Amino acid sequence: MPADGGAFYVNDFNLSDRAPWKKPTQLIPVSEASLPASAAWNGAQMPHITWAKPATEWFKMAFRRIRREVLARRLEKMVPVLTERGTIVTGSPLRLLEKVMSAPANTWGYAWVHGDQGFLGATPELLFRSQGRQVQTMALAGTAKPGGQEAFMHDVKEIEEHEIVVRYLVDRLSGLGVVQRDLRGLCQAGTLLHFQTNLSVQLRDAANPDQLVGELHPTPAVGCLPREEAWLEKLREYRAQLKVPGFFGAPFGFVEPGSEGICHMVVAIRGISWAGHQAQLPSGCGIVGGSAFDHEWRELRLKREAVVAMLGI
Ligand SMILES: C=C(O[C@H]1C=CC=C(C(=O)O)[C@@H]1O)C(=O)O
Repeated sequence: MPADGGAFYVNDFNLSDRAPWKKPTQLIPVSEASLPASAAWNGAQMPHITWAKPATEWFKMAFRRIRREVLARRLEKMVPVLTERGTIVTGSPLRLLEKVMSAPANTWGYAWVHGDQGFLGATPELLFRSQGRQVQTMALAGTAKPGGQEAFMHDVKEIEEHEIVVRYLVDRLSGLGVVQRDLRGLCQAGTLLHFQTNLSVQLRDAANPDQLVGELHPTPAVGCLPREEAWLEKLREYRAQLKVPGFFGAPFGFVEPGSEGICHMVVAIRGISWAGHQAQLPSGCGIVGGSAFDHEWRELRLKREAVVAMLGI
């Protein structure tokens, strides 16, 4: 990480880029109002994308296999990802930066554009925010049906799915310092409602953002528990088989300019990616013992619909 900050952390889910810090030669802060002038759209219009209905077969197979491992108590949780594919018929995805700049409350906008490829979105999930030895993070997992808030608050399966992530974070962070866990709360992000638990830790020894990424990513909100190499390998296999875009679930961050080292690292979900005219819209769902296929299939759709509504695509 550059010592004087002012750099972005961009990587894929498998952290395959060994040089993930990208320091622009020029860093220009933009606001919603100044974006059109800085972005030089060159007359580009909002994109029109036609989406193809995703096929169930491969996902269903992954779902069944994961559930079998969970019921056999070899695995506690895993998050497979389904990707809807589309064609950008007219317009440019660059224009969606406007939507990212006006992302809903309780989300962080993120975007990375390189030539005719890129990804962008607005995520409700923070991997960590760090300054010196002070680190804040959150468990974000468990999703309510629209209008189902009352039932959600007492939904044993959703609570279990969430608490698995909390337990994981407390475990990992306890090795680094004294952890404070807040009470389980709610997070309304756009059209979706989740459980959210904030956690913070005062590090015993200094750790830079790269070390914190290595320590925390992937959390079981997008990965698996136990987070052992054999299960991570299985997860990577499912992701490859299901052709999940690399950005999905990956850490994406920014370290502020200056020597303070204030770093914001989010988990890149609720977004799209594109290469040329091909667009991808992924969503994931946590599989635990109580998961049923139809319920999860619907949750995956709700998550993608939230992205479609937010980006107006
Ligand atoms: C993996 C996603 O969401 C994560 C974040 C919040 C709730 C989640 C859930 O209830 O499964 C997921 O862990 C996604 O939006 O694709």
